[in-house]
Amino acid sequence: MSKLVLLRHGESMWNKLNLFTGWVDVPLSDRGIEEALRAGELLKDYRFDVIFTSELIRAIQTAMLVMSRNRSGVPKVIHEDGKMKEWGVVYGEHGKNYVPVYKSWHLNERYYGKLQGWNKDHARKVYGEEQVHLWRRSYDVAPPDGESLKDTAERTVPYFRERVIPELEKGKNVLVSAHGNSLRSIVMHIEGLTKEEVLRLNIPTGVPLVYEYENGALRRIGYLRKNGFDDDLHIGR
Ligand SMILES: O=C(O)[C@@H](CO)OP(=O)(O)O
Repeated sequence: MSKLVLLRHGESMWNKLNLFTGWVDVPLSDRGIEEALRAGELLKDYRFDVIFTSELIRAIQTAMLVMSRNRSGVPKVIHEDGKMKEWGVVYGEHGKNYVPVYKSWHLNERYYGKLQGWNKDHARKVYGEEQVHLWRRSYDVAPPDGESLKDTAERTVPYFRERVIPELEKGKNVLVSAHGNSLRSIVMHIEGLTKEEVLRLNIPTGVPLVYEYENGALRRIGYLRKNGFDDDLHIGR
């Protein structure tokens, strides 16, 4: 049986400022760093064999901070093209003790288009509460020049199926460090959520969501918190 851990990055500097972020590459805030380290503490006895992150620094930082508390091995970013692929190879004994980290834009946050950099309260004043809620949480309403959750799923779900699932099938434990909406699209797929349900799905920052994979199926264990597992997705099913 293998494990899948989905982790939304810790609070970013723009989460803190309440700005639409999307693909803007901002780092973690101090609180975000603490959240990632806390997640690392909770996961310190997990063995991770493979890590997937987006190309955005907040998700990469989160994965690295988790691994700073973990003894699975040294995380090593795998470059899939160019000189780094050729020259970055680990030879000999050390090769046994690394955990490959694959970065891909497929796991990036939903692209927020013209809203990127806007304050969320300001957007509510200009466009109204309801419209902004639809842009943020609905399945198929895209923000101006941005991606709807459906558009996001069109790149996250195939990547999840083609890159993540095969590792679980091989019996490997996998950490996926990504974003609020890119993870919502993946959880929607895993759990078979309806459009109405995904509207109410919010994934908290820095709280590992754990699944077990067996006989081709993923089973939710739940959010891993200090006092144990919380197996509720909190969408009122
Ligand atoms: O700004 C963003 O990119 C996302 C994630 O923080 O925000 P929202 O929760 O509004 O989808």
